[in-house]
Amino acid sequence: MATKNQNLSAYDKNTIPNAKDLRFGIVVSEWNSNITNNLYEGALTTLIEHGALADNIYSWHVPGSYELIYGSKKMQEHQVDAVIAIGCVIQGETKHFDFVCEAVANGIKDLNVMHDTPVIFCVLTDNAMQQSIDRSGGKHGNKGVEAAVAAIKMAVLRREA
Ligand SMILES: Nc1c(NC[C@H](O)[C@H](O)[C@H](O)CO)[nH]c(=O)[nH]c1=O
Ligand SMILES: CC(=O)[C@@H](O)COP(=O)(O)O
Repeated sequence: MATKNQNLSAYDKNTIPNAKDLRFGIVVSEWNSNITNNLYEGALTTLIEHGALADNIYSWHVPGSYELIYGSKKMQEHQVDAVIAIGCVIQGETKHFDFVCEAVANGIKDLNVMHDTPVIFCVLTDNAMQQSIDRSGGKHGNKGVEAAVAAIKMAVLRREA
């Protein structure tokens, strides 16, 4: 089901484990910061809503989505239970969009494979700014909320697996 037909912020709050004992890292791209700041606020608010302590949430900023790979790798070294990588890549005039999106998706996938700390892919890859607005607190919800829920679930799975 495409995002167009669902809300990224809609979930059953009663199904989410308490996050009070969990530590999270959030790495945020500065490109399209009007969007990534909203994604970050959505993720941060959701983690705290489900019991995470502010002192247990570590946030870093990186220049662009491509740097989310390195930033997330370094965050994995900081004894966190899950990392959320936040970015917004928007199609420009050239093929650079394709290369950045593929590199970031594959790089974060590789981090999940090579290391034992889950990295959540909270990177919008949109055709235009309006699509990003719609998915960062607009009509389709906030992907940062979705990412925080995934981070809590994966952190718990990591501890229990
Ligand atoms: N065009 C976008 C970029 N481009 C920058 C790259 O992510 C990277 O920082 C640069 O190539 C230097 O390594 N980044 C985004 O996050 N969003 C874009 O739309
Ligand atoms: C994803 C990008 O790097 C892109 O927004 C840059 O724009 P352009 O392709 O016009 O250089």
